[in-house]
Amino acid sequence: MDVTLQQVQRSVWWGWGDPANAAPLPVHARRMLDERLGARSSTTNHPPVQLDSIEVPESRVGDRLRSALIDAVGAEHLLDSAADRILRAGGKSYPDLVRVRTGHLPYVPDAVALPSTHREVADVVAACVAHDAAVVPFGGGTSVVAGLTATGEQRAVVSLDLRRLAGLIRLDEHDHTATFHAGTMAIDAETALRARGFTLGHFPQSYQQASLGGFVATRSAGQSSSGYGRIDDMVDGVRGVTPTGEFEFGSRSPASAAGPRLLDVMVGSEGALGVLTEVTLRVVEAPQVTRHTAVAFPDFDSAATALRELVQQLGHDQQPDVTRVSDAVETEVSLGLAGRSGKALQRYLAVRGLEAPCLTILLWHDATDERAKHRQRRAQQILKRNGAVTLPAKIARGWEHGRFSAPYLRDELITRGVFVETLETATHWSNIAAVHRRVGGAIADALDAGGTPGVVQCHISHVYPSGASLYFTYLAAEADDALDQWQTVKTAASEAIVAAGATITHHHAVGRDHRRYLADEIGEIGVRMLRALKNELDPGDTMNPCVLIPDTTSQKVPTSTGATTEAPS
Ligand SMILES: Cc1cc2nc3c(=O)[nH]c(=O)nc-3n(C[C@H](O)[C@H](O)[C@H](O)COP(=O)(O)OP(=O)(O)OC[C@H]3O[C@@H](n4cnc5c(N)ncnc54)[C@H](O)[C@@H]3O)c2cc1C
Repeated sequence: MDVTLQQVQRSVWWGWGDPANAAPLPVHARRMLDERLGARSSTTNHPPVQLDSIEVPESRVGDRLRSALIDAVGAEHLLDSAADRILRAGGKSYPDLVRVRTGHLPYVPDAVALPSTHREVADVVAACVAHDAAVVPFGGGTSVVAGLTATGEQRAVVSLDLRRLAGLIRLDEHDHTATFHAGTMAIDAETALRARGFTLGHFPQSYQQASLGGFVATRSAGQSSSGYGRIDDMVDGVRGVTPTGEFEFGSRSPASAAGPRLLDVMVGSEGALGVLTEVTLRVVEAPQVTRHTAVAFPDFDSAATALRELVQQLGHDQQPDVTRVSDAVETEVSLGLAGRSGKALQRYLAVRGLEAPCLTILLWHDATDERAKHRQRRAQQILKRNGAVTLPAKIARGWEHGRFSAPYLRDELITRGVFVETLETATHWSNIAAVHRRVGGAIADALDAGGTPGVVQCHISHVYPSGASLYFTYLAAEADDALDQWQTVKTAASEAIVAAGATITHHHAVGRDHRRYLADEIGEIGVRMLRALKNELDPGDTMNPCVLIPDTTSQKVPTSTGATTEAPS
């Protein structure tokens, strides 16, 4: 079964998707974690608390706001039960999950509005402006940067859940564009497109739970970004609502010189400037075949060189559509988790002289097998030149089949008392090795200093002619104060990213967690430009008030843990 078309129910309140889909962690994997982390994953058990035991504050929605919201969406689509509010109290980052699983929620929205049309969205926003409430747009709810929390707000906060604003509006098979309501879940969009022979080609790991509006609002990047581009490359137009007016940008022509591209202002705006209600995306004909390559490189540097040469020498239409290189630690952990077959592979690679191999997965999608094979052969020369050892293609097929299952594993690890988190950045090729070393080192040092030495692994999965992203995953035994442990490591890693001259986020967005580092990246004038946009479009600070834009008034920025820290001036 093609996993990109496999329907999955919306996430359980304490974790990911449908827990029935989770495969239990094998005993050998638990043993490995205990040995490597000093965790006690076989005995420690941290199940989520009971949903009805979580206390939520009384809703601050007053009678007048309530009646205006009911006018906007209808009484049956205005929810305020504790369960409905808890479900929208955050995204799916590690701290979000720790908080909800322990029942300690510093933020829950006061009500949930479920509009089904552009007009209803406009009416909800207008009601919140009129009655001084904040609005947090909620797509799939998979944010990992605290993009869905409005901690510290003194006003009522309305979660604007866009799940009813869903569906394909039109597919233009001639122009290869598709317009969707922004709340459409990615998997539903892909299913509708495939039925007509098209694909979006956008498959982030969160694909089974995320929405198209969320992708555009956060500038996401999918696993096939090498071939299809990131969501920014796919957006052709957006329609939406701000507190001071409605907008429609793009869609008129494939390109334009009519001033700055205002469409881009809304792409990555994270709900802080307005709500996207429709998105028009470029689509392509769905591929008929996929060819798979798995190789191992002797070290991360040769793997990175090979990727650079693939993208620079083969060009956009010839390079692989999926490109993924694990560093030596990630490879070792993956092979360890695979059990006997992983060990056998390790032995084989050692015989071939690869003591610390870097596993690499490449996928080619194409209209015919002949074309895909031709591209694959051209790449082989570059891979070989950089010392790649060819592995069975079934390893790449296995990765493809399990590509959306890691979030289930995360849930199980958390239940077993393991601290597991990811973060990402990007930089130019000339800086890749240094950022890999410095950021990985900062994470490892912070874990060591906290008395919970861990495993820090990394992969490259998005490549460009001038550079690539680096995606770190780290695991350790959970400390007594899990949120403090998370914050310490996150701060160390973020500071290392800034010091190394890389971007604070390649695809997870700014949210709350990264906004105090944004000024380092865009400068004081960049912050002023963002704030001017905010003041113009949302003078009452109604829209998602705690994300994206550094708080220049107080210099205090709350973080994911709910703590308040000094922002850089
Ligand atoms: C396990 C896991 C794996 C992930 N893998 C990837 C990955 O591979 N690549 C990647 O790029 N990201 C990844 N993410 C991050 C996340 O899935 C993306 O940021 C995604 O784009 C969010 O989409 P969503 O619909 O869930 O948005 P939400 O989480 O609901 O919202 C995200 C932000 O966008 C705003 N927003 C949502 N919809 C709208 C709208 N219609 N109008 C205005 N603002 C809106 C929200 O207010 C919020 O600020 C991952 C997350 C998890 C938990």
